[in-house]
Amino acid sequence: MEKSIIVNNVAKRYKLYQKPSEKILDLLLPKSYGEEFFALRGVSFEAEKGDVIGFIGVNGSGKSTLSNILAGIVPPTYGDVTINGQTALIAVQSGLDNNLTGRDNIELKCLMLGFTKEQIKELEPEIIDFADLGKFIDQPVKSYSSGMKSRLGFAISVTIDPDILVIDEALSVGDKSFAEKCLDKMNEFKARGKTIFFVSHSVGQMKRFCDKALWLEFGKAKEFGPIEEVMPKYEKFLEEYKSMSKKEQKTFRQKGAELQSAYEPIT
Ligand SMILES: Nc1ncnc2c1ncn2[C@@H]1O[C@H](COP(=O)(O)OP(=O)(O)OP(=O)(O)O)[C@@H](O)[C@H]1O
Repeated sequence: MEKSIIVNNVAKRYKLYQKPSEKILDLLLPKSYGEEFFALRGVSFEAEKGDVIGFIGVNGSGKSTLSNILAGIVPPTYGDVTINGQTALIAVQSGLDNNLTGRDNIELKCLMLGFTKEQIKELEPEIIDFADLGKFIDQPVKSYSSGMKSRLGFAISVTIDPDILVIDEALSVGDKSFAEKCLDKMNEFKARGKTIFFVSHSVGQMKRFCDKALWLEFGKAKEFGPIEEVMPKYEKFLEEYKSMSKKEQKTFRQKGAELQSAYEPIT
């Protein structure tokens, strides 16, 4: 099978500062300020062309960090990502320019992706039709609700027809009818053998849509495999986690955070 993405030993380090001035001092005196924190710790997996992979894990486990790395929005600190094809990210914070209108954002995003003015002229009506924002398409994006931003981001990303689609929580902010329209489009992509990465807190959506799952825990890949094997284990964990007392949950999270601070990447 043709590989679509190969993720090899990827780690993402952030620095946590007590006050903004520490960030500047850290630039002048590297390693003196800030606490290291690994949002991803040595993650490796491969996606084949046509795979639909769900990223699962509780809040803060690293799903968005990994989505952003796959979409080329943030670089990994360690490790390599090999991508065969063009990737598009659809996220709630979808990288739209708040000061530009919806229409100008379409043009800007398409230009950044290398489309010519003529190609954009052809794509624009399709994007506007899919986003269905009425006269708001000529209003600045800062006047949009999060659902409207998600509509525009989704419309742009699916219309440019990427090989790899990364969808991070984008369906959670739209209304039900738009989410259905998006799911139809995602199913069409799936039928055409595109590779899709999908982040959602809806276990039902995950089970219906994905073939495989990558379960992240404190930035580490805990399980990767067919959705029907990984999901029952994750649901069992969620049940156990919910039945813990608040104190036990806090201890569990603290242990995870300690592992994320103490991680030593293999270079
Ligand atoms: N720019 C940043 N600076 C510092 N820490 C960050 C940054 N971005 C993310 N993190 C931390 O990295 C960890 C992983 O965050 P991420 O957003 O990837 O998790 P997630 O699994 O997508 O969470 P959620 O389900 O809440 O969306 C979190 O502890 C988060 O606080």
